[in-house]
Amino acid sequence: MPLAQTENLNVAAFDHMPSPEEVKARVPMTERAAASVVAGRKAIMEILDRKDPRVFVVVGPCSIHDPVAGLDYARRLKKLADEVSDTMLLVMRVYFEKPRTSTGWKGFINDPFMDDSFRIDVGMERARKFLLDVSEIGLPTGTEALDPIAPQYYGDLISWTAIGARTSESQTHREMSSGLSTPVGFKNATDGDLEVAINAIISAAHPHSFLGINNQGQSAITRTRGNPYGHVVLRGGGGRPNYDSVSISLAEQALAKAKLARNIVVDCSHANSWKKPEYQPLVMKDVIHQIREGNQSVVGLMIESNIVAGNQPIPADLSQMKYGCSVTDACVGWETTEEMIRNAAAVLREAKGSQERAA
Ligand SMILES: O=C[C@H](O)[C@H](O)COP(=O)(O)O
Ligand SMILES: C=C(OP(=O)(O)O)C(=O)O
Repeated sequence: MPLAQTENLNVAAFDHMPSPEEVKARVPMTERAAASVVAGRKAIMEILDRKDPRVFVVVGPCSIHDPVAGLDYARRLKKLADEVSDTMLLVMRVYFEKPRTSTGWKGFINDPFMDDSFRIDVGMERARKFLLDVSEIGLPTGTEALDPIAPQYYGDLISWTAIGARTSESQTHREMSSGLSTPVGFKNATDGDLEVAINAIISAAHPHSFLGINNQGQSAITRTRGNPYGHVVLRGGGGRPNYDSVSISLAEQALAKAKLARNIVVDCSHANSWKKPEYQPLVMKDVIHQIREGNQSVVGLMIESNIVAGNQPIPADLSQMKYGCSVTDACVGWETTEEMIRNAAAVLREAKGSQERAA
């Protein structure tokens, strides 16, 4: 009697995927890009260590779906980054992996042609090329690490990592974060619970051993050192925002109770703006004023921004797609982005000036 088949009953196919080493050979790191990644990571770490008084802002599209528009955005952002570099470090939000509430397009790596062909091999190589191009422009990049294998393919080009609201409680993501080379922001859960992010920081700060892959794409017992640069990202949830001064004070107390550094990033989007992009400027303005009034714990902000405001459904005929407009969450447009950042920089400059005068 042949043995009954008991494995892979719901797996339709295993298709070939090049190893991280092979993808990196096709899109090799350059000196200029490496310098930009290293400088970005160093600046963020110094902000978290309070050696750099600036605020970092992770700003960019909810997701990258069109590399041409994405690079157009990056060039605009670089000019703005240089203009406000005395008070802010701008990090481009380069999100390729989208965690969905139920179903939907899961991002450029998963389905780069947006036609359900799921050419992860192509998506990975193009995502890496995009990150390289942005790094060569001289901008640090921030991304959400969702697939625990993916950082082996492009982690060398990232300066800041987010663990999303849906995965902050996941052991797999905490283990992965313990080995990442960047500071990692853990979001509060979608129901607003901050405890999961605090537990995630504690877990990721410790060394872990877990199943992963190496550069050659082989299964490997991955042994990590632990990541000392975990921090929380407040994104609202459970039907209420958490960027107000009371929520921030509660987060500070929770961090102090857990004996963690009081490092807080505020996401101006998601549940903090009821997913309405027009509220993002109000959230940012409020938080920047909290900093001006003396808040010491907010070290960063996040903005979902694109060239064109709003969002669009993915059309069956992709030639009908609006240029520079999100296909996931609605974003603020470029003009609003400039305004938000310039206004914030002006307030921070003024605050810096009065502190210097008082000193
Ligand atoms: O920022 C992205 C979205 O909020 C997240 O991926 C969830 O999206 P969804 O609820 O549309 O699936
Ligand atoms: C999915 C995202 O955010 P959150 O995890 O806060 O929902 C995101 O920033 O794209």
